[in-house]
Amino acid sequence: MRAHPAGPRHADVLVPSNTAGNRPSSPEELNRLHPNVWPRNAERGADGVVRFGGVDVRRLVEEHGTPLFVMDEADFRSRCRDHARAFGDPALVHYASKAFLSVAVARWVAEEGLSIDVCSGGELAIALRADFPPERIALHGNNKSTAELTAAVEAGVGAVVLDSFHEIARLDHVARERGRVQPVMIRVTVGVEAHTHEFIATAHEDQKFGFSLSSGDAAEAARRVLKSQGLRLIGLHSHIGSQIFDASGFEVAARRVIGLLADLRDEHGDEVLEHVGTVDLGGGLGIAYTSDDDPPPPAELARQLTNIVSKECEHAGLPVPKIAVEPGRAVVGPGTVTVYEVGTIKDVQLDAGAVRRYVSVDGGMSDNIRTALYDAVYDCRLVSRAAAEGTGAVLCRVVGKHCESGDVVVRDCWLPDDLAPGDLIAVAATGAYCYSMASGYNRLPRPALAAVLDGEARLLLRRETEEDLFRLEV
Ligand SMILES: Cc1ncc(COP(=O)(O)O)c(C=O)c1O
Ligand SMILES: N[C@@H](CCCC[NH3+])C(=O)O
Repeated sequence: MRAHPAGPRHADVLVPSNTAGNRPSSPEELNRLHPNVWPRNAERGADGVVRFGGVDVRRLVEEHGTPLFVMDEADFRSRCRDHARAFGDPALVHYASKAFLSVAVARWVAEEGLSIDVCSGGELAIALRADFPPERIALHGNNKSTAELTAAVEAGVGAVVLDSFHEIARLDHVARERGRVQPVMIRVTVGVEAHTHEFIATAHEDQKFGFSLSSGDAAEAARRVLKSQGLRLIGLHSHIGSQIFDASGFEVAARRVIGLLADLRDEHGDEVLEHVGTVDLGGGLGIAYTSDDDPPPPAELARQLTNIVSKECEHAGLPVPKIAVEPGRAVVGPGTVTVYEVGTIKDVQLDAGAVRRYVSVDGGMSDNIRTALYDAVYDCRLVSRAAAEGTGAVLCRVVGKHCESGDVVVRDCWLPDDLAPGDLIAVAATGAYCYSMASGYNRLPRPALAAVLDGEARLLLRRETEEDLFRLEV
C-alpha cells in the first residue's frame, strides 16, 4: 500500500440525492469515528492512523491485504453479553448465524452461552465443527431437505422450526425411523411486516415463510404435531423482518402469538402448555449504519417485549412463557469493518454542471451486495491517515471493481479532497450479511477476515487464492 499524491483535488461536487448528510465542517469531523457506528474498540491514534482492537490498520493490511474484513472480537462478545443480560438467560438468545458464520465465531457464541440458529445443512455443519452444543442449535428454513432434517435429528438439535405441512410429515418420519422424538417449534406468520422505522400489520401476507395465523394453518400445524409420534411441540416462533428500530411491530407479533397459544390451550387442554414453554420472537433488531441511526439498546426491547407478553398472558390466563430472540445483525454487524485500498479516482460531469467523484476500491458488490440489493447506506472513513488541517470534504461515491454499473459500495459519503490512490478507507458496520452474502463475481477472490483483540490480530478466514478458482474444476 503506497499513497500517491496525484488525483483530482478541487472538484466542485454538487450532487443531488445526498444520503451522506451535511458536509463535515472541519477535518475533525471528517476524521471522527462515530461511536454508534464504528466498532467499540476502534480509535484514531495521535498519528491519525486508525487502530482496530489496538492493531494499526496499516499492519493488518500489510499482513493480510485488501479488501479485508476486520472483526473486533471484544465488540462481538460484548454484544452477546448485552443480549444475554437483557433477556435474562444467554440460551434464550439465538445468534442468527446467517448474518455471519465461521467455526471460530461459532465457538465464541458457544463460549458466551448463547444458542445458535442455522438455516441450512452448511451452517449446521459449521456449528457442529465448532462443537456447538447441539441442544442449543435450532434449524430454520422454508425448504429443508430430507438430508438436512436427518442431519439435524442425528445431531440432536434442540429445535427444528417447522415451516410447512410437508416438512411436518417428513421430519416426523425421519425422527420415528431413528426412534427419536424431535423437539419442534412452529413458525407462525402473524401478519406483521416490519421495515426499518415502521411496520405494517396486514390481515394476511404474501410470503414463503411460516404458517399463516389468519388462515388457520398455524393451528392446523399444531394439531398435526401434537398428533405425531416423532415430534414434540416446545414453542411458537415468529420473525417479522430485519433492521427494525421500533418495538411496536414486535409487540403486535407477540400479542398474536400469545393469542394462538391461548387458542391451543382452549382446543387441546392445559397439558399442551407443559411442553410449549417458549415464544421465540425472531431476529431483526436494527443497528446504526450511519450517525443518523439510533437503535434502541437490547435491554429496552427486552423490557418492552417482556411487558407485552406478561400482559397478554395475564389477560388470557396463561403462564408466562420464556421469550427467546434471534439477533444476527445486532450481534455481529457493528463490530466489523471492511478495509479497502483506494484505486482510481474520477470526477464525472453530471447535468447542470454538477460533478460526482467516483472512488474505486479493490472489492465491491462481491464483498458487499447490500448497497446494490437494498440501497443500504454506510459510513466510510479514511483510516490510514487523518485528513490534515485545511483539507476540505468532497462528496464521493465509493464503487467496486466489478463489470457492473450498479457496483456501488457507498452511494454517498464525505471524504477528504486529497484522497489518493493507495490510501486505505474503511466501511463501517459490515459484519452482517456482507461476507455471508459474498460471491465470486468476476472471479474476484473472497476477502480474508481477521479478528482483532487487545493489540493482536488473528486470521479467521484466509483470502481466496487463484488456486481456489480451480478447486471445483473436474
Ligand atoms: C428466522 C430469522 N431469525 C433471525 C434472523 C436474523 O435477523 P437479523 O440479522 O436482522 O437480526 C432472520 C433474518 O432476517 C430470520 O429470518
Ligand atoms: N440479508 C438481509 C436481511 C435478511 C435477513 C435474513 N432473513 C440484509 O442484509 O439486511
